[in-house]
Amino acid sequence: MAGNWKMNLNHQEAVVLVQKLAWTLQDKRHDFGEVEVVVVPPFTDLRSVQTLVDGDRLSVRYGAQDVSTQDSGAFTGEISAAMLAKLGCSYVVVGHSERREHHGETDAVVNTKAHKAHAAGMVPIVCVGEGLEVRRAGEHVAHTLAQVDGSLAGFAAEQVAGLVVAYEPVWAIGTGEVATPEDAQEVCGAIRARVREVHGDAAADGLRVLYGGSVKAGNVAGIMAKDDVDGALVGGASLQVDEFSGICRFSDMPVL
Ligand SMILES: O=C[C@H](O)COP(=O)(O)O
Repeated sequence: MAGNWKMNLNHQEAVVLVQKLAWTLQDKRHDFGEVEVVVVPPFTDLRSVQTLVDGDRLSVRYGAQDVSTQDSGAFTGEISAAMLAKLGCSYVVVGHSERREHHGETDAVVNTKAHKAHAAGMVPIVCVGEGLEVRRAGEHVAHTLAQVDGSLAGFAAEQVAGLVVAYEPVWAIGTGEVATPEDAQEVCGAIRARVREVHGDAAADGLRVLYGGSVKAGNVAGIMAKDDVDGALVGGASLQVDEFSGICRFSDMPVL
C-alpha cells in the first residue's frame, strides 16, 4: 500500500504523519497482516522521513515521486536516482499521469526513469492508465497495455518479477469517481496477462499490480478482493492517518 502525498506536507508535517502512521501500524488492536506500507513524500521531506525511519527503526518504507532521466550534471532542478538511493528510498514512482499530463512525459521517458531507478537499487512504481475519452471509446485495455509495453521495455524477465505497475485510470484520480472492482480487475488482469505473454510465469506472478484512483478505507476491500490487484497507490486518502491505516488493513471499521 503506497501513499503518494503529491505536493502536500512540508518536512515537519511529514514527520508528524509518519510518526502517527508508524504508531498505528504497531498497534496490536489492528490486523495489518503482511501488508507492506510505503509513503511517497515530496523530495524536500525525504531526509526527515529517512532520519525518523532509521532512528526509530520504523517498519514504514518510503519512496520518491519522480527521478531524473540523467545521472548527474547540468540539469537544474533534477534529482538523480543515486541521490534517492542514498536517502534510503525503496521505491520511485515513475510516469504518474500528472507527470505525463503536465510535464509531457512519454513512455520512452518513463522507461528511462524506470531503468535509472532500478539500476540504483530501487523499485520503480510504473504508472499507467487511460483518460476518460479513451475509456468512453472502449480502448482502455489496449491503451494501458501499450503504456506497459513502452514503459517496461528493456527489462529482463527476472527484473520484471520485482517491479510494481500501478493502474490508475485518470478519470478516477482525485475525483471521488472510483473504478469498480471489476473495472480494476479487468485492466490489472490484462496487465498481468501481457507480462505473462512477454516475460513468462515467474515475471507475471512476481510483478505487483496496484490500483490507484480515489481509493478510500470504505472501498478498498472490494478492490483488494480481486485476483490481480495486489495493492493500491493512494493519493488524497494517504494524507490522513486514520484513512490510510484503514486502507492498509482493508477496512473502515473503527477499532473498539
Ligand atoms: O498516486 C495516486 C493517485 O493519483 C490516486 O490519487 P487519489 O487517491 O487522490 O485519487
